[in-house]
Amino acid sequence: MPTDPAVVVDGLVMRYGDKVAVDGLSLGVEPHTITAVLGPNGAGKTTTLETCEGYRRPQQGSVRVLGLDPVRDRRRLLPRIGVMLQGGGAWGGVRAVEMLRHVSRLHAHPVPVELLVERLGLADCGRTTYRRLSGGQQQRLGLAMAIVGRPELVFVDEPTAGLDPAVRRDVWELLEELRTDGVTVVLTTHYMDEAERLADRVHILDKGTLVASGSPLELTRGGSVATIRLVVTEPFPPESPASLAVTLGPGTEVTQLDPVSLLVTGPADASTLAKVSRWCEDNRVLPESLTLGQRNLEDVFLELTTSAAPLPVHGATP
Ligand SMILES: Nc1ncnc2c1ncn2[C@@H]1O[C@H](COP(=O)(O)OP(=O)(O)OP(=O)(O)O)[C@@H](O)[C@H]1O
Repeated sequence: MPTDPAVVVDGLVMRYGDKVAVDGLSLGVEPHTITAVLGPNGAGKTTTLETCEGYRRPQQGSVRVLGLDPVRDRRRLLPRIGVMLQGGGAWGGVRAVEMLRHVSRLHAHPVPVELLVERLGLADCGRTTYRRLSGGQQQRLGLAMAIVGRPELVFVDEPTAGLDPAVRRDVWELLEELRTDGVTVVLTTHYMDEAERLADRVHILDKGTLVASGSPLELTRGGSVATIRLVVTEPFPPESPASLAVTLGPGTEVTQLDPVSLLVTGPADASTLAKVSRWCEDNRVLPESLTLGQRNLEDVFLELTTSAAPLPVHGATP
């Protein structure tokens, strides 16, 4: 039997003055999954999440969360969702564990505070006031506050920003456990490895619109697309992608990922590798690395979005 989506965003438009932050966005989130909302800075991720959380009213279009209107049905929705805001959401002068205890008392069946403190490595800083916690500790406390009430759905905005690699992995495991327990997780992240590892489904936003949706495997075509990645020491001249594409001939596509990186998709074999190397020599370009690999989520993201305008530039041959 088909289940109702946990979140439905339909034709959402959000503006700040003249600035259109979300531009007719429609997307869905399946229950009991981890969904990652990706996009470059300013793509509209936080605005969309804040609208789903009921902090902003849709200016056009609609949003439903667990079948409810996040603004009109706020009282019914709040006990069922958890929210981890970018930038904490705790009072500066309150001690970490006190803050968590306070939030836990707002819920009928909270997770024991000691368990979360232990699990998120907050024991050492439990008596420290929020404003004196390190950025990583504030992040972890924010996550603890979001999940202490055993929500059905949790929104987490950049949950591992600024965390060290070991704590990042702990947070990943925790989010995976939440999914195993049937919780729906919606997260934003700038880390493509995080999305690739955690997400069942990825929505990529750019300039307030949806540019791609799918599982990481679907978006990368199962890693079956061979690539050659050329990284150079000095930024490429603007004509480089087109020039390299002409050199490589039909069947290859050249995409500029950032000022010093080009991605070649197509037949990634010894002959193509030799041609790329010769092109570098002919164009007096010094490679820092030239590697064969598979197209990953970061490649797809950089191809589809405009984070470092005017990139990406495509130089495709017919
Ligand atoms: N309170 C605000 N007032 C005016 N403009 C805003 C406000 N909040 C966001 N914006 C603008 O709206 C656009 C979308 O911002 P938003 O924070 O939703 O993007 P984002 O994808 O979450 O970005 P980031 O990855 O940097 O957090 C940006 O251009 C931003 O400058």
